[in-house]
Amino acid sequence: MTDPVLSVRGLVIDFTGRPGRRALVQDVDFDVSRGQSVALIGESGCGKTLTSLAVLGLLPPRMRVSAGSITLGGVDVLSAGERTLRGLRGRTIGAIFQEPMSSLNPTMTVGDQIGESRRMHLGESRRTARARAVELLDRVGIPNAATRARAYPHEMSGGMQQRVMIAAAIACEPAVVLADEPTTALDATVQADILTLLEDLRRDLGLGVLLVTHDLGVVADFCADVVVMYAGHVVERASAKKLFHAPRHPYTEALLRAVPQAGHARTTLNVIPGRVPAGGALPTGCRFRPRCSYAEPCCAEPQLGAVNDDAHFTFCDRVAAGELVLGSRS
Ligand SMILES: Nc1ncnc2c1ncn2[C@@H]1O[C@H](COP(=O)(O)OP(=O)(O)OP(=O)(O)O)[C@@H](O)[C@H]1O
Repeated sequence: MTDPVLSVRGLVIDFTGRPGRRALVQDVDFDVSRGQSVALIGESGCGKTLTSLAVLGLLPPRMRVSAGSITLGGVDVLSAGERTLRGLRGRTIGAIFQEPMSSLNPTMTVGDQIGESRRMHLGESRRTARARAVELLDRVGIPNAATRARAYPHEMSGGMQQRVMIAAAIACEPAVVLADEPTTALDATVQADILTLLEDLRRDLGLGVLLVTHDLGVVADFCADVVVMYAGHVVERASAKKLFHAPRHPYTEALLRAVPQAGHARTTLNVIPGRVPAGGALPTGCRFRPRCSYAEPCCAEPQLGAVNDDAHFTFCDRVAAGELVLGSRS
């Protein structure tokens, strides 16, 4: 694997407001290299979106990175000024969000929007940028690209709008794209098409892909590596192969049990009891403890977090110490 394009180390994101400062994301570590697809997964409220907004240098007001580092293409995102960040967004990292209509400009044709990005970042002429926009629309699978380049976003279906977003995200040939729930708003068949497109681009262009999702079913087919987040922490990080065959953290196991299996009756689906704690109300010790079917009194003690082997990190001290083997409780 080449050097990472995106590197996140010891990331802590604080929220300042009532009832005082609190860490919503803590000690998050992961890398994305060119050509590598990494999933950031967890239920709603686990801190995936805040982590990805921090990567883009776009944290909302009252949110602040208080510790750790983020580098994009070797540039320190946290100390970068707005001008540098604007350059990084587009040239080094492209972003794709859940709702294409909230990111696309409704008053510009899709061709002009994609072209504008190339004019701004690469200094291309209007004519060259427009021609390149048509090529990009064709590359992301939009039929009759030259004609569709003159359409406005609202004249397209949700799936086509998402393809336009992807064309815009890769317009300036970034090294990595961040896709935050890119298919959640789409029909199941369109979802698969969009994920297949991202996978093709990863392979053909050597793009790094950071896929933010709550859907483990999506991850199994499209990502080589997985980072599982729970209540602001990374609880497990491993290759998808290891994680799906032999999860080590009880939360990952519970997530896997909640994924519908083809051919199984709906009644076999396990729902994880309870909910993700809100930022201020964290339990002592392991944050997953109140919902964990393996929990013991010692889980209320501070957890150290441990790497079980080089490529498989699990934030469960009992698993790390060999005291807990998953599957022993239903
Ligand atoms: N603007 C905000 N103000 C206050 N708290 C926030 C804000 N944004 C997020 N949070 C809190 O930060 C925590 C992490 O939220 P985040 O949106 O990153 O989670 P997520 O895993 O991406 O969930 P989702 O999939 O629903 O976006 C949650 O407890 C959430 O309530």
